[in-house]
Amino acid sequence: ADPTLFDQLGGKPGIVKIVDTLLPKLQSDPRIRASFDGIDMHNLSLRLKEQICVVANGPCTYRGKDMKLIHDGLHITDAHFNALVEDLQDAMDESGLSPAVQNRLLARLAPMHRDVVQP
Ligand code: HEM
Repeated sequence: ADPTLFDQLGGKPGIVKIVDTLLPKLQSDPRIRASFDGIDMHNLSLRLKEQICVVANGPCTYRGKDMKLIHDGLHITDAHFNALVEDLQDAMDESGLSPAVQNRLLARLAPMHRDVVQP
């Protein structure tokens, strides 16, 4: 059998847990928390869950805005991007996901770097 990444992440409940663990980390991480001041975190939570589900080939639809447009003007640097990835790894560790599964998700998010970190 060849499990989809969606299954390996634990399906929708697994993705919900990852994102619910991640968002408080982003809001308390001194490297990036300022970016999330005044942001609608409930919306961000829903959109991030949809997006991770979609990139993991799960049965979801992303209903958020275009990634380039939403991150435009936020002045996100490589250091910010890497901080978010570290927080995501910590969240996935707390869900007990293996490094192989974690890397599979990170590899699918990596191409978004060009839309998030803009010149
Ligand atoms: C692979 C990395 C990332 C992914 C997959 C991602 C994904 C998303 C998604 C799905 C949204 C919601 C779009 C919507 O509301 O329609 C969003 C919004 C946002 N992201 Fe990211 N993001 C990433 C990296 C970052 C980084 C590194 C930062 C800053 C440190 C950041 C800051 C924000 C902020 C502040 C918003 C809210 C913007 C607003 O509501 O006006 N993101 N992101």
